[in-house]
Amino acid sequence: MVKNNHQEDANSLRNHVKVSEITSHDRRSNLTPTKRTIATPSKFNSQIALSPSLLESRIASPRKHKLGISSPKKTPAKKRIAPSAAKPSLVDPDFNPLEETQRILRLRISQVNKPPVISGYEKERKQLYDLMKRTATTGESNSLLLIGPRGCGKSMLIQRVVEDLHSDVAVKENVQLVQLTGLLQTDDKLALREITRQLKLENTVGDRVFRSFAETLQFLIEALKKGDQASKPIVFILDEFDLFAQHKNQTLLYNLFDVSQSAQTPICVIGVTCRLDVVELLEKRVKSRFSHRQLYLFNKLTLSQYRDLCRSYLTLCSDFPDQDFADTWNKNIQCLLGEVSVKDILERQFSLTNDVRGLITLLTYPICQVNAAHPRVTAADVVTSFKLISTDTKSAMLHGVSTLELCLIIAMKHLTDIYDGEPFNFEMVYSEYQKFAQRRSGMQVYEKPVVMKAYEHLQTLELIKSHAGGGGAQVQKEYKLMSLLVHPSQILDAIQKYPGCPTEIKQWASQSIC
Ligand SMILES: Nc1ncnc2c1ncn2[C@@H]1O[C@H](COP(=O)(O)OP(=O)(O)OP(=O)(O)O)[C@@H](O)[C@H]1O
Repeated sequence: MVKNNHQEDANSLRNHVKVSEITSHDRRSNLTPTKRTIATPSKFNSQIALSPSLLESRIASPRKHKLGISSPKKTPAKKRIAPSAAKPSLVDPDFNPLEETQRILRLRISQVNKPPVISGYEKERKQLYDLMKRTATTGESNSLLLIGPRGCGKSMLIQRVVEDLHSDVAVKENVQLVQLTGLLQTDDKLALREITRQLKLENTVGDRVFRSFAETLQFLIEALKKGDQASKPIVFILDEFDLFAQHKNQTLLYNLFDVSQSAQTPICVIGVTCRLDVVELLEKRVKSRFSHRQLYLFNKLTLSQYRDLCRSYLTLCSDFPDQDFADTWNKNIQCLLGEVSVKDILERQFSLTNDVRGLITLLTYPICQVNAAHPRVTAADVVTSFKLISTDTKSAMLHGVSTLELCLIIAMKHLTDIYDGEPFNFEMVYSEYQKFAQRRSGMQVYEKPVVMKAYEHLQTLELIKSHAGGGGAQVQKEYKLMSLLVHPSQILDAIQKYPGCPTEIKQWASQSIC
């Protein structure tokens, strides 16, 4: 929800210059729409009518503008220019395109709900927009649940729709937005305090004492009445909606849905959750007041959409201040995404999960590597990043076990191969280990209790686990059925990297595995 400061500056400036009249509703003083007049461009400079973007670029780089408006103040050396705020011809000499690129890319991966482009969800976006707009413009009360798995883009979609609503001045002026999250507002008292804060009604409430939750909510809503006595619509967005259902008596939900059912105050309640059974969590009286409108989101990204998203995260926009730099950068990114290794990694990451969060995690390392000494993203960065995020913890754990434990793991694998995945017990593993150790004259053969200790350690490391139905506490530990939790490829991988692994063990492992 936090807007980019630069964009905000630019937007407020643009509004300042462009808009000669604005209408506003003063909600608390119950005023009818008023008119205000703001200076037109000609008041800034009578000779030249300035376009907003030109003016913005001047503000961003007052020392270098070419149209002769002098500024008494110097810009700080490190002042950055908002991407959309300047034209290439007016680039500040202090402007460092690489630093700006670094800033833009880092911002993209850190602003979770603001992807450069939204892939899909056009229909859902329109549906949500229409619903909220109807509340804002026609005063229609609504309630809806937005349901989808984690990371499918529910919050992103809501945020984009709210931005769309805010871009419509008539709607923006006419509606109040209240956003709550079940993770923070853990009870109804906290939720009410947050509602009061977001509606900026702390002073109106003052020291008043209310008898019930419903009375407080009604007072808050009444306080938002406009001059013409029509209530100002409120859109409530309840993130992690299922957690609100755990509040005592579900008072908040009951009251919100109750208001949304009554004809007097227009409110729109949107619950966001990843629980499919969320309606079942509602009490009967709450459920009966809910409209049962539900919108389901599923991540249906295809590989090509996934690649396009990756490109959009890495490329610079057409309004980047230094166009030559942006063109070169974008060409490099195009080449990078065409490289076989990068294509392969994107495919592998996609096959693991088509979640956009995974893509952002993959791009974080390469983006953070960009600096003056390393001025572009390389395929090697992407490869390293993939290695870092896909580190196999089980294999990593195998690198730390003792040679005896490694031998036992190989013996277990051998047994699993022989008995076609059937579970094994300690005696079987010990006998397999003994056969191997006795065959190799140079190998030290450990005593049975020592081997047992190593076996138990493997169980503690969760590399093996007792088999379900493999006997209870009455079965002797030597005969307890166990199964192996490591894949053959992980064993092979661990053996390749195991420091100073004896050749005999390597050979034994490859014999039993292949
Ligand atoms: N279709 C999409 N296009 C672009 N970006 C997407 C898309 N879907 C998800 N994302 C990105 O994935 C990330 C996770 O999305 P978001 O936080 O909205 O998920 P969520 O469904 O609200 O998850 P949670 O249930 O955990 O809150 C965000 O960075 C978002 O920008």
